[in-house]
Amino acid sequence: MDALIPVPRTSPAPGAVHVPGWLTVGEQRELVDCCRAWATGPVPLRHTRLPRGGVMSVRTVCLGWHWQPYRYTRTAEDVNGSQVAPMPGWLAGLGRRALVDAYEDTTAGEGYVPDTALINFYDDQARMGMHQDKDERSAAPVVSLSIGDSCVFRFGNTENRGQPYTDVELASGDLFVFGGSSRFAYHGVPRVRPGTGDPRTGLRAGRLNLTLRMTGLTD
Ligand SMILES: O=C(O)CCC(=O)C(=O)O
Ligand SMILES: [Fe+2]
Repeated sequence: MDALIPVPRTSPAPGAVHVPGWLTVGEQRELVDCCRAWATGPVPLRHTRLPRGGVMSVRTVCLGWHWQPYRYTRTAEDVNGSQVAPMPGWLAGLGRRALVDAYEDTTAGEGYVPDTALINFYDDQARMGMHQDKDERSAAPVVSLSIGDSCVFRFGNTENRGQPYTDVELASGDLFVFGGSSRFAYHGVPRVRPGTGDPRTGLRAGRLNLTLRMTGLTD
């Protein structure tokens, strides 16, 4: 929802930047349409299975590379064996624009070629525990885009899952970037706020989050 009073940008830690309202409603709607198509396959949206037998409460579909705990592959052996859909060039370009805007530096996107996107769908009950994004062999920043219901995004430190951390409210259209000395910080989503999304995005319920990353992997 467009804030009556704009939410200011913040930096909870060096290299980590929250830019509220970065995506227009039109851009969010286009991303929602794309995510709907990606969710159907070739590898469908699924609850990721964890090594000890549990499943994640979020549902995920990947582009470029398929992520499963705790590695990237081109084919989704844990789902249906298919090769994941390619990472579109325009989405990588959006990632470069995100870095320029988040770091307020026209050169910040140079050399940034995200080759994977993890698209997470959260229903009212879904959560994500504190973790590091560390299966990439690149220290390039992670670009995170949120659409739909707001959530509490907990952004912590690089040492452990606990304090110190900062709770950031991520709303529809918000950008969050973590790079530099925050690239391997623990983070998670302790709660989603049902009914807070903007129906104009085309997402009637739940929350979508896209993270763009450079894997540093080659075939
Ligand atoms: O949903 C979010 O905002 C964070 C997602 C995340 O941390 C991940 O996919 O690794
Ligand atoms: Fe993450």
